[in-house]
Amino acid sequence: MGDTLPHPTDKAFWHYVGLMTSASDHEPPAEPPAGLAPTTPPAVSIRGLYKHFGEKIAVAGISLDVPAGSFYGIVGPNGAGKTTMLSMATGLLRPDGGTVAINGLDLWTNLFEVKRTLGILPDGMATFDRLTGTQFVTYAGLLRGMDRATVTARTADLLAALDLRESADKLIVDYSAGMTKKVTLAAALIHAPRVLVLDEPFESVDPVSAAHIREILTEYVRTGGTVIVSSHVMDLVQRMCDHVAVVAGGQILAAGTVDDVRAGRSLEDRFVELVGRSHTAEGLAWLRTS
Ligand SMILES: Nc1ncnc2c1ncn2[C@@H]1O[C@H](COP(=O)(O)OP(=O)(O)OP(=O)(O)O)[C@@H](O)[C@H]1O
Repeated sequence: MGDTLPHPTDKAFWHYVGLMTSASDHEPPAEPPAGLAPTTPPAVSIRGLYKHFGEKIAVAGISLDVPAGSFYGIVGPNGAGKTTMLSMATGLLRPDGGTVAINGLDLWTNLFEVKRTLGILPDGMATFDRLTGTQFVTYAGLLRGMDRATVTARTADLLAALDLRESADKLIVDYSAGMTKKVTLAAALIHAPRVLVLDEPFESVDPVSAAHIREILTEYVRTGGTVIVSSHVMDLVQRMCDHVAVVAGGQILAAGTVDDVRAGRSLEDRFVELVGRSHTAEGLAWLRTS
C-alpha cells in the first residue's frame, strides 16, 4: 500500500489504521441473536501463568482477561512481576506454565500469526542504537513485511507525531532516554497492531510528550485498539485507563474497571492499602541533617 497516511494526531489516521488491521475489528460488533451472549473474545486472556527464576517465583499463577477495546493499566511495586508477566503475554519469554490467548488465538502455538497483531514496547530491552530514528522505525516496518512506500510514509508520520522529526537522522545511541522510549514506541506502532502492550511507556518521557502519547493512545483505543500499559504513576493510570490490575508478589491482588478497583478512593490510596507499606525511614537516622 503506497498511499499517504493522514497524520497520527488526525482522527482519520486511526480510522485508517482500523481499516489496515482488519475492517471488521473496528466496526461495532453485529448484534448477537436474542438470548445469546456476545462472542468477542478478550484481547488478551491469561490463564495460570507461572514463571520462576531459580528459587524466585516471579509470576505465581496469574489469570487475567483484558477486554477488547480496553485501556488496561498494570500497576505494582518494584519486582512485582509485571515485566515478567507482560513478556510472557507477548511471546518474549516462554512461561513455565499457563496459557495466553490473543483475540482467542493461543499465543505459543500460533506465535508468528499472533505476533503480527501485537505491538510491543518492552522495558529496558536493548535496541539497535547504531541506527538513526528513521532507520530503526523503517527497519521495524520492513521486518513486518510492509512495503517500503507505506513504511516510509508512516515512519515520517510517527516521528513527527512523537516530536522526533528533528532527531530523525540522529543515531539512537545519541538520543536521551525519553527519546529512545518514543522511537521504540514508533516502531511498535508502525504495523498498526490490534493490541499494544507497553511496559512503562512514560518513564523518562517529558510531560508534553507524555500528554501527546496519551492522546495518540486514547484515540487508538477509541477506534478499536486495545492498550495494556504498565506504570508506576497511579494518577496517570487512574485518569487514562478504564481497567486496572494490581500485581504484587507475582499475583493479582485486584483487577477490574478502575472505578471498581479504587472503590471510591484514589487509585494510589487503594494501591497502598492493597500492597501495604513495607518500608519506613526509621533505620536511616544517620541521614538526618538536623
Ligand atoms: N531474568 C531474570 N533472572 C532472575 N530473576 C529475574 C529475572 N527477571 C526478573 N527476575 C525477578 O523476578 C521478579 C519480578 O521481576 P519483574 O521485572 O517482572 O518485576 P516488575 O514488576 O516489572 O518490577 P519493576 O516495577 O521494578 O520494573 C523480581 O524479583 C526480579 O528480580
